[in-house]
Amino acid sequence: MQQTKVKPIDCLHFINGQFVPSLDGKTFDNINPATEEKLGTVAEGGAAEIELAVQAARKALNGPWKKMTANERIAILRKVGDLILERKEELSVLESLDTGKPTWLSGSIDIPRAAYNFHFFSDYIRTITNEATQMDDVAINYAIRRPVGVIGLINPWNLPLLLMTWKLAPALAAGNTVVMKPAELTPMTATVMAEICRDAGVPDGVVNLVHGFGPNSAGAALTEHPDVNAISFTGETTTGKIIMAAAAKSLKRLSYELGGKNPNVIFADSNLDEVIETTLKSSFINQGEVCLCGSRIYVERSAYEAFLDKFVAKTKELVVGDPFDAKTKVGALISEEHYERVTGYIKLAVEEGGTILHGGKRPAGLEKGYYLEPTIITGLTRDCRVVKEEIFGPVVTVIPFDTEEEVLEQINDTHYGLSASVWTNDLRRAHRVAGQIEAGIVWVNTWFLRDLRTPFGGMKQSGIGREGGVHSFEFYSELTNICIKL
Ligand SMILES: O=C(O)C(=O)/C=C/C=C/O
Repeated sequence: MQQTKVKPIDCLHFINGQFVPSLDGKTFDNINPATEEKLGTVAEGGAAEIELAVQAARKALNGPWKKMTANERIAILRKVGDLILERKEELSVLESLDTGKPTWLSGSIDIPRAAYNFHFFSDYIRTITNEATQMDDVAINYAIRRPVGVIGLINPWNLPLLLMTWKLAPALAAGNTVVMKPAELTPMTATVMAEICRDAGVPDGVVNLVHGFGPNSAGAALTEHPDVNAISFTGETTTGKIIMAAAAKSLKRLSYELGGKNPNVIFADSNLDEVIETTLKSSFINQGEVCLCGSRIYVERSAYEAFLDKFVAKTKELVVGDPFDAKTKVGALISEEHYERVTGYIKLAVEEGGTILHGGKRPAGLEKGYYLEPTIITGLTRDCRVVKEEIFGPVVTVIPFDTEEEVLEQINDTHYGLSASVWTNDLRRAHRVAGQIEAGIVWVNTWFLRDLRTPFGGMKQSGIGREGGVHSFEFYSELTNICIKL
């Protein structure tokens, strides 16, 4: 493991502008997935800490934050983005220590995008206008926006800072206060983020952070708390169902970005070299631990063998190992539990009649750390669990198809509906196929190309609602229509 000058940190809660331990002093260990060694300790929060955080957030709704003009809020949001960039090296190292992802990835995607999330929404808020409706000469209607109130943000462990700031920036831009519960596996950048908000001038109580677990812990307490008005959650569909049940008691507004089993459809007329270059990313980047990864690859039969030959050859070149080595393309999976889950699916693939064309094993020489070779599986059919269930690891299945109708029927036969990629140089087919895929996001001849003004989110059991641009403000603000009789 290559050493850096940035050292891991112990993580406290951040409540009402102060870093504090749990009231009962409870902590849990933070483990480095690349070495299985202890990084530090994390305060373990529960209902008591959530209560303090929600009280602070409610009080802050009517404090200096409410009195600030949009321009004052915008200046603070810009400063948050600036401070993230100032601490980019530190944040990149901490993110890679927590997640096992290569530092070139956290340094080029996760952290810059976290800053951009703040810079984007600080600009975007200036563009928000409200509607007015004239009712002949009888009345004039106009809508005003106000904050929803206290928002619970429950963030995942795969892109911890990117996804926390994707929610935090618009929530603050719209004037809300928040209580954040980061994933217990990735506490460090969340903790630095609280410090950055304080240093940028966010008033006490506006941003609160409570570490802990989900069930019977901080997560559950946050989703059940009657004084939390809304929850924005990114994570597994099963957890989403649990949160929805807990939030029902106080009828909370929900924004969900859940799981996916995203198709990557490759027609024979596409440019294979271009397809392979991007497909390596959409299959294995971040160890395949991205909700948008194209884990179901469908290739038109006439290009199937040529695709497999090139895809396997290029996959073999991917270096698996030390997240701090610049040559590493695939780091360590997030935890031992997740490693067992992913390797369990590889064993299942063989039982279901699949062929492990490449990978499937722990790389030679890496005895410590949750390392797994990028894995390509063929020979499975649509009714196999490995083809239907989200694995969330560096594992893809490749299936040939003959007609557009056949592949569309197959890719839509799932309860997920998050994203998809389509590769073809036939303009009409690109539009025709993209318009028939049941997903919230369809990329044509690319993947993970993001314009933050666009609607982002999934349909079916991949999510509820959209975030991005005006869609974020639809969720993070309440509209009142005022009707004035003339
Ligand atoms: O790019 C985004 O805004 C985003 O939300 C990415 C989500 C990835 C989830 O694993």
